[in-house]
Amino acid sequence: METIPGSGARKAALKMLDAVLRRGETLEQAGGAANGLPSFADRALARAISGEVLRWLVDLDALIDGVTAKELPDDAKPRMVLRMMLAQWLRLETPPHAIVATALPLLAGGPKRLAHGVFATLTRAEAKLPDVPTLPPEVAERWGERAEAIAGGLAQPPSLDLTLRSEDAGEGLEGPSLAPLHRRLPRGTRVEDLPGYDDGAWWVQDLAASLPVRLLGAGEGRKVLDLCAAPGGKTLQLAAAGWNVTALDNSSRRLERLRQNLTRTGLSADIVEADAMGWEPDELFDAILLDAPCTATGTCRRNPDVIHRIGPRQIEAMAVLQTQLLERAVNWLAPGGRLVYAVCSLEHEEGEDIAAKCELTPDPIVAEELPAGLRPTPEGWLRTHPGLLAEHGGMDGFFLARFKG
Ligand SMILES: C[S@@+](CC[C@H](N)C(=O)[O-])C[C@H]1O[C@@H](n2cnc3c(N)ncnc32)[C@H](O)[C@@H]1O
Repeated sequence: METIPGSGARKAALKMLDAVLRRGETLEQAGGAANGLPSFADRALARAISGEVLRWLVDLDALIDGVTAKELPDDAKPRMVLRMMLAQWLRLETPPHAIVATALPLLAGGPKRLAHGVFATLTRAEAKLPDVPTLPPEVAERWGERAEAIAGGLAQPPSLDLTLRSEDAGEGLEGPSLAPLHRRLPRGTRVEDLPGYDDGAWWVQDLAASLPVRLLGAGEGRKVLDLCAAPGGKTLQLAAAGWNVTALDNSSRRLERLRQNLTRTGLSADIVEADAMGWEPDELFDAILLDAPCTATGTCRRNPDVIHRIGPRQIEAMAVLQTQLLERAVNWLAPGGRLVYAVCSLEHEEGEDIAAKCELTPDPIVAEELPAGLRPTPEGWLRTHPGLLAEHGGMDGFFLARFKG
């Protein structure tokens, strides 16, 4: 039985961090540790603590190392508990006495005094975090000249972006619109409380994630293949834009969520559960969206685990899969049709390098098609990242390229 209020959330956060940093699980997978918590508030707290530790890991470690005589091993439990204590104090504004009461029991039978001493030293010294999280050196190197701007966008979890089924569907939603059928609401908004939730008038989708479908235009009843479709944010957009959608994915669990999304919004699509590497269509498509599986490093604001989990091995494996999927998809496009290749990755190996190898004719993206403030690259591609549209709260990282058949 839980004796100290909130200690269940801290236990779950510790398990989640362990799963991400030691076993390489995604934060979403690791979030299962919080599912058993009885209250919404506890589940949200466990996610907030683990998310803030991962977002500020390098800076939290620098604070810890600055006051310990002997460096704690990277995977030592006291280091993990101290990271959590500091994230709660410096990011979640939890009072130090409450942090001590809930964190030290996590070290039962272990070096409680050490953790207490380090935390007390840092609170007495009024330790601070920098304005912007420091990226691990290998990640900063990979992201090159964009790294500083991306880190700036990473400092806060993102706002809540909604895509509307139609402009009328936005009635009662207070927030700026950065593109047609888009609303931006403050971070932490509970979607269940918003008007239109029960009628499926909108769905949650980052502004950047809504761009691939915008580049295919109005469907007017034509046939589109949404290859790699689940859980279906882009399927919904395509159906709402008048496309006759075939939504294919190889994950039955994710397709179940796609089905639920269609039911909630009253939109429709033909669902195909198949491996795109073996499947063949009966006829060609007027448009194809390949929203390929990727390392998802572009979602680092909401999934800061990617900063620590993803490296050259995962990037290379994804690039092989993406190349194979695109090589198949190009055969299924009708003459004169359009294909959009998209990944929510910040890595050029998964974006620019794949587009450069595609055998189809490029169909360059032009600035007029994009939300104000975004520009295509000289090649006619679009590269977004969390440092863009910073004055409006940023956006996820995506790479988009369009081709014609
Ligand atoms: C980036 S996610 C798609 C997100 C989706 N388009 C959306 O907007 O909600 C990539 C998807 O590719 C699927 N996938 C991965 N490999 C696949 C394959 N060989 N055949 C079909 N689907 C695959 C995964 O199950 C995953 O749902």
